[in-house]
Amino acid sequence: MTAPNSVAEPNTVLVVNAGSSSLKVRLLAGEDVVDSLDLTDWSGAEDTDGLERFVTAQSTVDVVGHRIVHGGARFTEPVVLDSGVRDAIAALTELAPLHQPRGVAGIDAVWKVLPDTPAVACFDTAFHTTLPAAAATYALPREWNERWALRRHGFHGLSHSHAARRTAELLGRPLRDLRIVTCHLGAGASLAAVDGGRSVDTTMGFTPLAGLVMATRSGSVDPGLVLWLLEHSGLDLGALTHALESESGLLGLGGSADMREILRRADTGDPAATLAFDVYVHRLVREIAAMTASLRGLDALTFTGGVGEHSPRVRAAATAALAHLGVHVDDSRNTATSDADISTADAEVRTLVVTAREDLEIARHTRTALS
Ligand SMILES: Nc1ncnc2c1ncn2[C@@H]1O[C@H](COP(=O)(O)OP(=O)(O)O)[C@@H](O)[C@H]1O
Ligand SMILES: CC(=O)OP(=O)(O)O
Ligand SMILES: [Mg+2]
Repeated sequence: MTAPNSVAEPNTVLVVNAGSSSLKVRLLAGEDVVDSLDLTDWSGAEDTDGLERFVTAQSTVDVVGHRIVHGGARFTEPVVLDSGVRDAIAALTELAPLHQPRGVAGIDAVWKVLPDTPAVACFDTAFHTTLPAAAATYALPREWNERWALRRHGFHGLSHSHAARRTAELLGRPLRDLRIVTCHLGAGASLAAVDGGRSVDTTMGFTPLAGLVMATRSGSVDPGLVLWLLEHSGLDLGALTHALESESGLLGLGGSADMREILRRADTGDPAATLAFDVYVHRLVREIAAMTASLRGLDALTFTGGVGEHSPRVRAAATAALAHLGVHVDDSRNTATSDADISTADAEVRTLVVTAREDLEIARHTRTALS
């Protein structure tokens, strides 16, 4: 694996987005999706036949763009892949155990089929390198922060940055004038406070385990609770990690990782599912308000990701609790499932739905990195 020279006007981009619960592959010609592959419950390296077949079937791939969740302290912008970069990405596995191995599996599988096609890694963390020190710094011993490069990295940056740009387009206002809270609610979930196009705060941290309640992740818990469990629960580090990453969140509280199933069960009066929904929304509301504090105000609130795009009930429940900030959603507009302004006509703060298009963001960065 060696880094290639630049490619003249790379038009056809193969985008590989390996998330914690899914694999989304898009072949883009310009901004048009000409072919796609979606796998839910994709397990990564043991399961690359489908991806390899899809890539083999494409007659034209000029360049490849991969979503990589963790860039660590080293990768703060898109980087052309070679074997050294690939290994450095793999070395960050401990910091994102649900994601990093899948990202590397995607790189390896595509490289096997297209060994001579240039590829670029685009990082979820890159968008958040603009966090001010006050937002990025943990109140830990200073020497630790320095020695281990501990800081809040934040994730879902490719989605937050697309959602913010698209919000400005839909509102017909310059991005530089807007304070936007973008809510990426998928299997993983995070918020970003985007001020004039720059991320100034976010709910995830050193790892994608922090912040909101997620499909299977706990989100933030008291660090003292984790220490207490380590001492008293009888669980070893591996078991505790697995519980917090894969057995908590909506699944742990309500018995399903899928918000649709949580809502179905809640509607039949299932108290566990009802509590799971209530905790999810409580944390979402609280963190949206926290992001508006970091922005010193709010112009637009944007929902994206599987839950954000497709659950009017989550949006209605969250926004109903934010009326004091000027957020007001129109019930009939709230049925939207793709790019739309769903606010009431006179709402001070605009509320929007934006389809998550990490693929467009990755394609843009990939073309730029290679031209
Ligand atoms: N109609 C819907 N109502 C509520 N949740 C939905 C709906 N459709 C999809 N979802 C949720 O979206 C989640 C997947 O989001 P998505 O952003 O596609 O995932 P990923 O994080 O893997 O990219 C699933 O957990 C599912 O519960
Ligand atoms: C960073 C992260 O949580 O990603 P996903 O939502 O794809 O799991
Ligand atoms: Mg996702």
